[in-house]
Amino acid sequence: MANTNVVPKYTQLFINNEFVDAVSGKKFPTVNPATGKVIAEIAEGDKADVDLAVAAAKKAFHRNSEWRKLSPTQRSELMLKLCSLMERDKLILASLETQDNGKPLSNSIFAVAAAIDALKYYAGWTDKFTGNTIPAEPYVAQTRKEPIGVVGQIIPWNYPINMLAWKWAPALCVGCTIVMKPAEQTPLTALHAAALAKEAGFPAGVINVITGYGPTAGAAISEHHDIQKVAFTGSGEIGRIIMQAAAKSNLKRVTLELGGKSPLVIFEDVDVDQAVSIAHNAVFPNAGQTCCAGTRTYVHEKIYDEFVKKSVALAKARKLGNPFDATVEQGPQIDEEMMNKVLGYVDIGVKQGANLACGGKRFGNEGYFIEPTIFTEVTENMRIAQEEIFGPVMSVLKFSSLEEVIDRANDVEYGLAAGVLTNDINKATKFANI
Ligand SMILES: NC(=O)C1=CN([C@@H]2O[C@H](COP(=O)(O)OP(=O)(O)OC[C@H]3O[C@@H](n4cnc5c(N)ncnc54)[C@H](OP(=O)(O)O)[C@@H]3O)[C@@H](O)[C@H]2O)C=CC1
Ligand SMILES: CCCCCC/C=C/C(=O)O
Repeated sequence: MANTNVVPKYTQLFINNEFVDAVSGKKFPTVNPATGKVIAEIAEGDKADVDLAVAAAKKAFHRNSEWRKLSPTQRSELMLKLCSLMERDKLILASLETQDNGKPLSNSIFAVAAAIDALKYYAGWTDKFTGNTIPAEPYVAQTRKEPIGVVGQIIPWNYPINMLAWKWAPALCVGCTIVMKPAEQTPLTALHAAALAKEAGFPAGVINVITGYGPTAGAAISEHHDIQKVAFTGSGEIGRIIMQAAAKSNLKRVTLELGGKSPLVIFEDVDVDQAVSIAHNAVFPNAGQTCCAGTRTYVHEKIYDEFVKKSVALAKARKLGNPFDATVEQGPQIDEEMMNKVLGYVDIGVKQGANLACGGKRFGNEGYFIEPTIFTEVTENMRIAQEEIFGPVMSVLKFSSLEEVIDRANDVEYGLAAGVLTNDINKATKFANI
């Protein structure tokens, strides 16, 4: 079992394979959301540090650099070596993740394993990128895929080590170099992973990690003229800012993975107990802080009452508390601000006429926990049915026909994910295709 008291070894910026203080000398606290206590003081990078990191990453990408001269197989070997070191340190990484993010330790152990799997997957792709030969008579045209250069990566706090792996792995696979900014709330696993990358043998400058705040360090990345691409996961609001910054600077490429308000539609032919369990697990894991959570639970009128009764019982039985306790299923929200934002949505739901079937309150008085919450009698005109709450809140809506629920499920600004539960393959296919 992981040592619950792992003390973070790395708290500085990681630039050019060295841990260094921020140019400004500033630091910021990273807080354990289960206790509200400071875990460590972390270097607060800003534009000056991003400039240094980008210069290192640019140098590492130079055509004559050690990194560029590696064959695809050698890049793969480095990635696999990093995987072995993450495997060696998996309990350290998991402990740091749980301290920083608050998710139960078993979830963090699973998350580290999933991050390693993602890196391994991309390690297998390094030598499989081919171009095309295009008949363009009397000529023959050829395309060739090349690494784009220095990539900026800005990630959120909900799955820190996974977000890191999902962004590092494809970039390293094709031979790019990286300047990453982790979320201010969860810098610890990124810094530990950076140390492992150095130990694995990645050349200096290939991976750089700038801890700090979005409007300073994050903005410096998205505005930078020597960054060729920025990959971002987080809110739609910041996604828009990043796209604008990319357009105003050097028209760098942008990929955005943003929020959601995903429907889970449950038809009357299902096993209700199974549906209750699936719907519960579509919302409550990670304290509801998942972009693709199925938070709009559409239930057919014939099973609605039974579904609600059983869902409320399951939600009430969910165990909250110290995420290092192996019996705990749900940790805290990421910080006080998010806790208050979620509680604010509970108030809005009540004021707009939804029925608060269970939960809705802060749990305990230490840390930032919220009771698993279920609203019933929800309708699409309510804000809790339209806006991403990012907390342990399920909204249950009643429906009576396939045609009706397709329109209602699509009646939202977001379009990230959707789920359907039925034993009728025709219904499932029709729903999925529209
Ligand atoms: N799709 C997803 O997986 C996620 C969605 N969200 C949604 O976003 C909401 C708010 O969460 P929040 O943490 O504030 O998410 P943000 O979108 O603000 O943060 C995500 C990342 O972007 C950085 N950032 C913030 N401002 C800028 C900027 N101006 N330029 C560049 N980077 C910036 C953040 O830095 P910093 O750490 O300093 O804030 C963080 O690293 C949540 O309630 C949820 O609805 C949140 C997290 C993940
Ligand atoms: C440990 C793997 C968890 C996968 C969760 C996917 C969610 C992504 C997101 O919220 O952006």
